[in-house]
Amino acid sequence: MKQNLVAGAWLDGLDAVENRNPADVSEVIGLYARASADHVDQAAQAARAALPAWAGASPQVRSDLLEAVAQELLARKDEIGRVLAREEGKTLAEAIGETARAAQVFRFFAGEAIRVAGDAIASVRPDVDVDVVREPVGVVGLITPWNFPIAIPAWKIAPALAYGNTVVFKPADLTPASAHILTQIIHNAGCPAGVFNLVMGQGSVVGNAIVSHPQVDAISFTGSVPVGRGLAVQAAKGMKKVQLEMGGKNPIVVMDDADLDIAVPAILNGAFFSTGQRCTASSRIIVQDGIHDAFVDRLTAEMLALKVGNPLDPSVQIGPVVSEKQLNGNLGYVDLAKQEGAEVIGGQRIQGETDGYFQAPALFLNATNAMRSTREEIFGPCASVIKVADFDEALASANDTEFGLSSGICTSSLKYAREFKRRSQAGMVMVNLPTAGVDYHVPFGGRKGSSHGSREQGRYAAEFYTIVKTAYSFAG
Ligand SMILES: NC(=O)C1=CN([C@@H]2O[C@H](COP(=O)(O)OP(=O)(O)OC[C@H]3O[C@@H](n4cnc5c(N)ncnc54)[C@H](OP(=O)(O)O)[C@@H]3O)[C@@H](O)[C@H]2O)C=CC1
Ligand SMILES: O=C(O)CCC(=O)C(=O)O
Repeated sequence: MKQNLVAGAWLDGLDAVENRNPADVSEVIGLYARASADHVDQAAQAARAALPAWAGASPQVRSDLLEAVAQELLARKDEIGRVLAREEGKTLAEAIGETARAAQVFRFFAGEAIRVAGDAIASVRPDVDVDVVREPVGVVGLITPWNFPIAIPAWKIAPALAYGNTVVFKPADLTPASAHILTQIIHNAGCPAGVFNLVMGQGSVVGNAIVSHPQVDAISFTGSVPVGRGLAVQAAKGMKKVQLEMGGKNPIVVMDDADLDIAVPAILNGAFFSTGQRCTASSRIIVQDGIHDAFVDRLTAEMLALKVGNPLDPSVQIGPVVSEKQLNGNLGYVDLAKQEGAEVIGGQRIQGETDGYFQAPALFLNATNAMRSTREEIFGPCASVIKVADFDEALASANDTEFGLSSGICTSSLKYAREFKRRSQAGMVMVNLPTAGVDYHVPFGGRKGSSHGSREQGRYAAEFYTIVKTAYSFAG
């Protein structure tokens, strides 16, 4: 049984969860201890006790730890990628790529640890100095989803440790294996006891205990909108700093002047790769009427040619959906789209050679933003196609959503591209690129209902993981 890491010791849990392969549910990947609220308490107390030494350590010590983690992740990316693909279902190439990207995140923050900078501001009193310094927030609770089980933890753990915070980390209950390997790597790299704690288990128990724990100063969460909203309300009662990254229903516009050799592969990737299980997925495809039929014909043909199956098979492009619950949700949306009047292509369950949660990718044609299947995040391989007359209608349709994570436009016109970048109500805007597929060193986050609090990734992460202190000094 794989255990939790609390105060530098490996501990059994309250009970255990059997982690299974969504491509073949008869295959058990491992048995993972589920922590209790008491374990969370021990972890939070240990993180509090370890904070002064870690926050006061030389930035070089923190940098060296992160660099060692990066090197180990890179050296083992094929092995870790295989575990990730088996527990989450994305293809082996995607899983190895995700692991390599996580390594780059650790490497980037190894640099940031020694670059953290404040400010010296002239005082209005000539005999006084004013220094603005960045200090760690304290004990941070990190709660992550299953869809990027190495990369999203890396986005949070690396800056948290770089800036001198101590950590209580809860990964998704569906994907403990990747999180456990990452924890072993951090531990074996010499992370001091209590600085980094892993508490696996269910959100309702472990997540809830972290959010309500008085020793936890800040929470960074990635996951669904309802859980994020509830968590923010609960965290506010303890006056905790909160960062939420939640869902998306990301529009990508295809203008009449788009190059289909660019637009079709970009949208195929954005909508269906990672089985559409990305908050940045291109799930609303908004197409100008002059190019609509040619685009849809080509996208449909290429979508139907995508190979769905075992993610360890190198010829497979779409792995299984992560769980039965998620699959049933997706199939429900396929039925709903039909009831709402969309023409549905694909989307059926596929019985593979193994007992897995395979689903054919789906397009909902003749969709409108009034349809629930086009407004709500599905988080599966399903995308709506909306026909529009011109740029203004495309932009209005793109912005007609409660979400605002990522958006895109495919066009050869600099004027449309520029106008779209300026007027899109999303946190990230892509031109001639999928709405998904982000760099590891630039800000990630959304607007409206997609995000709350400051950005993740890149040097902007310092806004969340540090707190500013203004120091006045008078030498007499
Ligand atoms: N904007 C972004 O950056 C991203 C957003 N997402 C969003 O995440 C969702 C899919 O991930 P999923 O894991 O199902 O999302 P959930 O919101 O269900 O879970 C996210 C994490 O929160 C935990 N959790 C659940 N309930 C509570 C609670 N009451 N208190 C504290 N923690 C809790 C979960 O634990 P448990 O595993 O036990 O349920 C999990 O670790 C999608 O809606 C997607 O849009 C995903 C990736 C990126
Ligand atoms: O690309 C990534 O690493 C993660 C992006 C993400 O969180 C998502 O699309 O769900």
